[in-house]
Amino acid sequence: MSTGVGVEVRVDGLTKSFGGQPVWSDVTLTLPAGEISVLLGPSGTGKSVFLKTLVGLLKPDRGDIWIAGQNLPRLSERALYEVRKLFGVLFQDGALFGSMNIFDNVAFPLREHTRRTESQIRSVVYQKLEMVGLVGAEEKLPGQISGGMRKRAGLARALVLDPEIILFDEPDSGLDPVRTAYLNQLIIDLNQQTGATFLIVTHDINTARTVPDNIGLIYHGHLAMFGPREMLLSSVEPVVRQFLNAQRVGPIGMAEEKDADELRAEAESGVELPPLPPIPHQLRPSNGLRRPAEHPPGAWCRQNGVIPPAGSFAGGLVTR
Ligand SMILES: Nc1ncnc2c1ncn2[C@@H]1O[C@H](COP(=O)(O)OP(=O)(O)OP(=O)(O)O)[C@@H](O)[C@H]1O
Repeated sequence: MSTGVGVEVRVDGLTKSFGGQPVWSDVTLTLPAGEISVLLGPSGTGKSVFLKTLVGLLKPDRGDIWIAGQNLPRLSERALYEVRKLFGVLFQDGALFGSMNIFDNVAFPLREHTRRTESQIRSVVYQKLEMVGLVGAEEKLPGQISGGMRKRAGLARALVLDPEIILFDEPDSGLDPVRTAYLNQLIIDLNQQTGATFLIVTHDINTARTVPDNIGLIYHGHLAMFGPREMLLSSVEPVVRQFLNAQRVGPIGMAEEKDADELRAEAESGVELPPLPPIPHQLRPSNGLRRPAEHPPGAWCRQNGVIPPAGSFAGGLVTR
């Protein structure tokens, strides 16, 4: 098990289009080493495309992705193959092989990419199944377990090569609120145990408010904002405020962004935005200890002279 601090991922001026249609342009952000970042955005804004571009499955039109001193879009196929081993990816549906049992699914990357013996493989697979709470389900086929268990099996497989960076594509899609709460706790615990750098694409506002160290929002083909969780949760920038508080009032419309007339009508109607809700505590590891990359509650606000919304960081520290 790695106890390092993960690696930094520095994205600079990244642009991606399909058939001349830009998905997003000029995305610049840094995923700090060992921290958890969440990427939000309305449907179809290209969050999955961003993950696939990071891991080298899609080539950007331009821009840089610096990881451990290497610029991914400039690498040869062979060098990229090596750098990809730094990544673990949890795809939306777990992407398990339906005809293989859970043990073989989790063992698959070890059999493909390493020369470990079957007994070594067995020990790593059980260690990862233990980490995600799936020991006992190893003989089952993916079709015989619940959606939440399939996600955890996909996560065990993503962990099996001890990645430095873990990408999660909507880990909470299709899960009920209780399963989502368990999965969020698992994500926090795994980040503490592995020290890897995490990027999570999600639509779940509660996850975005309580799990990450940093939040990014893609909107209208651009990265609207990326920064510490407290910066976005205290922001009054209209798109950020609307999205993070799931409101109808603001620049984002039903199908796309509202036009100038709609926004003017909204302003003239005098609709008052509710005050920003309190910033909740970040979820803590279930063992009660700190994560290596954890920031003290309220630190960003204090350092930046920002008064957090009333009632922020109230109550005890949370583990669920
Ligand atoms: N390989 C591809 N070729 C052409 N267009 C693509 C390809 N992959 C994605 N797109 C387009 O890129 C856009 C962004 O898709 P993407 O799935 O990344 O959005 P998303 O933000 O993840 O959406 P959601 O939140 O609904 O999952 C969509 O219009 C999609 O049709």
